[in-house]
Amino acid sequence: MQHFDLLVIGAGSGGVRASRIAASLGAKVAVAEERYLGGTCVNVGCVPKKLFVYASHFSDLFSQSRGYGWALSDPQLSWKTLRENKDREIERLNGVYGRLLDNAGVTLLEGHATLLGSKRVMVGDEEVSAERIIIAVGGWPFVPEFPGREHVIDSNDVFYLDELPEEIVIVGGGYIAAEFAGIFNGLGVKTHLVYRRELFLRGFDREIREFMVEQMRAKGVVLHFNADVTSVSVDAAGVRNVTLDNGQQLSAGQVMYATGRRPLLDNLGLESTNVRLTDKGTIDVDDKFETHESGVYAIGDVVGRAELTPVALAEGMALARNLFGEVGQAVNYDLIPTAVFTQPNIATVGLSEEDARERYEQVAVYQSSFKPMQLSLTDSDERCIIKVIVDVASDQVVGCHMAGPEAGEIIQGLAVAMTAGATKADFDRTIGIHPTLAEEFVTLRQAVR
Ligand SMILES: Cc1cc2nc3c(=O)[nH]c(=O)nc-3n(C[C@H](O)[C@H](O)[C@H](O)COP(=O)(O)OP(=O)(O)OC[C@H]3O[C@@H](n4cnc5c(N)ncnc54)[C@H](O)[C@@H]3O)c2cc1C
Ligand SMILES: NC(=O)c1ccc[n+]([C@@H]2O[C@H](COP(=O)([O-])OP(=O)(O)OC[C@H]3O[C@@H](n4cnc5c(N)ncnc54)[C@H](O)[C@@H]3O)[C@@H](O)[C@H]2O)c1
Repeated sequence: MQHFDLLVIGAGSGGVRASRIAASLGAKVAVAEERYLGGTCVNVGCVPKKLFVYASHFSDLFSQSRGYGWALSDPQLSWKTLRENKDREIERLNGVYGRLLDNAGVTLLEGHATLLGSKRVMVGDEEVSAERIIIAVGGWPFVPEFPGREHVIDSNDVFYLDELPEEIVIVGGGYIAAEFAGIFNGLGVKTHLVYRRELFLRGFDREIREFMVEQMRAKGVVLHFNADVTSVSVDAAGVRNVTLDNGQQLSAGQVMYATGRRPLLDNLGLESTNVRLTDKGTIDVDDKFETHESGVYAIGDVVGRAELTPVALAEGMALARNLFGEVGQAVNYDLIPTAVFTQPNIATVGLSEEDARERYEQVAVYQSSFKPMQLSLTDSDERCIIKVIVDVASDQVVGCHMAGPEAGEIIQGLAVAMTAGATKADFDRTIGIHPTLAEEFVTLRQAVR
């Protein structure tokens, strides 16, 4: 039986990072993977999603280019070309991940891993043992039960559609629903987004969420809030008929559910260990990522502290270093920047205005909304909004929010400043880069409230 210092289950964002770091620190490491190298992010998440976002943005660029003097005759999308090129890029990345593991000296065990106890694991039909085990199995799309559930697709399926539908209904109000509403709309698909509550993107700054309602509606996305699906049926022509609980009927070529993800624990053998789950169904770990079973750890989406690739990477790195290098490594969950790749993009770091008002006695809000310069020669009505939230007592910047072009690229730098403890006075004495949208963050002089 092969024996390892460390066996990692899952070669996704967290698992690959943990195994490479552990191997670089001298450990004998294996990683078990049953599906695809690179996990969700590379195969059915961040990467193909962002490629689709780029593709969908061209429709705006084509129409905006006219104001700058370009004349284009009726650009057409080939979904087949986009899909095939995307597939080829993902295959390339799968190869890159394979080589990264190989070069680091990590043994790849292909197959489904099932724990047989705290130190033994069945991978496919091979039993292996390890001193320590990291569970990095990620999650899987969750679709609630309702009549006609079998007629809908989820975020795994959406990347492999044979054809682009003419009309789509997307259900959910989180990252994936909002991003795919922008993607399909930009690709020319008539797009409906159905969300059960009054306003989507819960957790983000309310003003940014309301701003996005206007922007998405202006781009043609039909938003149905306070509505949920009661049933979906399909007719002989393959058309999905969707009934909403407000009595409305929609019909579309596809219905996509983006109603969250659940930890992927099927046949993982947790019952052979003392690993325990939280109320949310995620694996319960302590601040060193150790489960209730000594020597068995968990990181990434399966722990669910923040379901983002950079968080899984940071957890994998901290854990591997703690186990095989210098102890005392911790992940900073305080200021996790994040972007939603809608059109326009949303990006944020720190507290929303609502949360800041709950936490601090006096809060100052600096903000600006304007038409981005790149749209000035176009007939686009698209605007952007930026917001800086300050704790008045300390002058500390406690939140930066933006919806506008390249928001993620801009907020990343501000996240560094905030992690370093920047005050509003630090923002004010920073020289801008002109003419950019980002410079607005350092030229906001008057608090609006
Ligand atoms: C549509 C979509 C878009 C996203 N976009 C972004 C984004 O833009 N930015 C961002 O930061 N995050 C994004 N995310 C989230 C991001 O993909 C996840 O947070 C990240 O992939 C989590 O990494 P992980 O290592 O925990 O798990 P995963 O990447 O899911 O990896 C888990 C791996 O374990 C394997 N596995 C599972 N069970 C077993 C088993 N028993 N045996 C062997 N192998 C097993 C799986 O096949 C998989 O490869 C997106 C997610 C989705 C679904
Ligand atoms: N840009 C990014 O960084 C990015 C992009 C995509 C996904 N992600 C990560 O992946 C995670 C999963 O994405 P997601 O959009 O599926 O989840 P989410 O948790 O962001 O949103 C789920 C949505 O579904 C709704 N919902 C849940 N159960 C429902 C039900 N039974 N009926 C109707 N609606 C229901 C929720 O109210 C919520 O609006 C995200 O939380 C995020 O951490 C990140």
